Amino acid sequence: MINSGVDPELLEFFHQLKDERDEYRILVDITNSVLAHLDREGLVSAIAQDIHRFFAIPCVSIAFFDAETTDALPVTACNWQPDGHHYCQQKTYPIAQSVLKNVLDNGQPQAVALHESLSDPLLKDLFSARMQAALLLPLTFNTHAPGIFILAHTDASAFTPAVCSLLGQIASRISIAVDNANAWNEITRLKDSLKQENIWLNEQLQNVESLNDIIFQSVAMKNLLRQVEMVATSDSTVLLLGETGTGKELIARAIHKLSQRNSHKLIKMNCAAIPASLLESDLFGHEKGAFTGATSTHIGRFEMADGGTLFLDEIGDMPLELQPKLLRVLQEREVERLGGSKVIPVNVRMIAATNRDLHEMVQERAFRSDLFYRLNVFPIVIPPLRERPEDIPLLATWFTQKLAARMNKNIDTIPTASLQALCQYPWPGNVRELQNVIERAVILTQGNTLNLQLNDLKMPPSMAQTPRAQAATIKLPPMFNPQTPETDEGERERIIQALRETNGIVAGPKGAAQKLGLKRTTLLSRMQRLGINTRDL
Ligand SMILES: Nc1ncnc2c1ncn2[C@@H]1O[C@H](COP(=O)(O)OP(=O)(O)OP(=O)(O)O)[C@@H](O)[C@H]1O
Repeated sequence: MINSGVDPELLEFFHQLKDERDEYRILVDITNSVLAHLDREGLVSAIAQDIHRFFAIPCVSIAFFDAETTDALPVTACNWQPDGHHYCQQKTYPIAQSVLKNVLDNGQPQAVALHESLSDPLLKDLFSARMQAALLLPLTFNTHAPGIFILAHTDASAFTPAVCSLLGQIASRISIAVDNANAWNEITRLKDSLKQENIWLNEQLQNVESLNDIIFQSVAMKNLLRQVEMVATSDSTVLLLGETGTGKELIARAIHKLSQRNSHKLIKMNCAAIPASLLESDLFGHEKGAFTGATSTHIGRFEMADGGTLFLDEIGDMPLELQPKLLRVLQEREVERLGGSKVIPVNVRMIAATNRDLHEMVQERAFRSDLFYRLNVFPIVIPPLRERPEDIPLLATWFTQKLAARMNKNIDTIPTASLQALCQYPWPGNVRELQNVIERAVILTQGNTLNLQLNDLKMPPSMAQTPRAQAATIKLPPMFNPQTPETDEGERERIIQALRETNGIVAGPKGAAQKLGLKRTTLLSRMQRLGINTRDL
């Protein structure tokens, strides 16, 4: 008789083999998918997708340990929604007396039945997300614990011994990836703090260079520097007003150097150079996880300037929606980082500067009046160069000597005709433009007489009046005044012309900004305001 039945032992053996093959496949799949991810959110998302696929577990989180871990742990959680999508979020949980601490101390897995009366913040959150059971698995790599793997299910009986055993094996596979993600996070944090340190060092360097470099002989500048000396020793807010390139930043640095805060930092922030979306976190800082991409805590410039001076350049470009927050910090003298709940006291002296007409902006509701009055405690108006032509020969001589020395040239003469031309030119870009013109001349000089190209000093169409005729006003020249369509046109033409001559290059020694005597950021914001783009070239 032929026996048609299969040997039950053999069948059992086949089932066992199949189970082992399936488990092996799960482990290989998960190991492969974690390899590609260094960032925490990407890593948890990849693991959560596999865990959901193989076990239908809807909530997967990892608590990460790193150098910053002291009294709280960042937990990245991915949750599945009934519509089949999943979303990830990061939250920080206190360690003291928590289930996380238990797992950490015991180094053993812990299964928890979730219910309403639990007080642990993490378990409470899982219960609020309708989870019934949680499993916490310690992760270990070499001799340390890079984190805790946390799984939660809506079905209280989901974590069977077989599932727990397989999840345990998965935990040991992902430990190395979690350790790598911690290292990556630390590198990113150090890179950020080095960047901040670099900003400060650069600013200190410029500070040392420029303190004794304020060159003047006009009565207007003498009076102005007397005011600077007087206000420097107080702690009052100073508002520096003047056209672009008149030396507002130079004066801000002098105020800081002459103040009692000079052993602390002067931190500068150009409100026009940073996109509005980044300005808030740059100024006030943010906590880790405050928004997507906030991989580490970021100290804002207010905190960096603590004990010293904060110089807000181009304050007229501060977005309206940020102005109330700035006002609050100036009034309360404390900041709250984005995504943080702690109030941090800051002791900062404020200097703000702008080349825009803040009065007019207040009337047009483009600048808040309460902030304006807060800043306008001690306004200092720096006259444009055309209103103090007696400074021009001295400045020209100073820049010639300085730049010639830097280029290893020996230039000891400036032709009288050149000096006269310099004194007659209206200098819309003020001292910066003069400096650039001299730099070009020094480069072109071969002997010891400055070779100034008088063609460089073309009268801009919007500057057809004599310098003296404009000397009575401290307002921006008409070409920079957005209220005057005719002169806007002049400014537009001049910028387009410069861009054409530089083949559209804005920055650098051959760029249009240098040619026009403007900062790169100032030129870019002017181009934006005047609607200039590559089609116009
Ligand atoms: N009186 C001065 N003596 C020597 N150098 C000066 C003087 N005034 C300005 N400069 C130089 O001119 C350049 C422009 O000055 P600064 O950046 O301070 O102008 P600004 O008014 O802040 O310009 P912006 O409004 O475009 O920010 C700098 O290189 C500065 O060192």
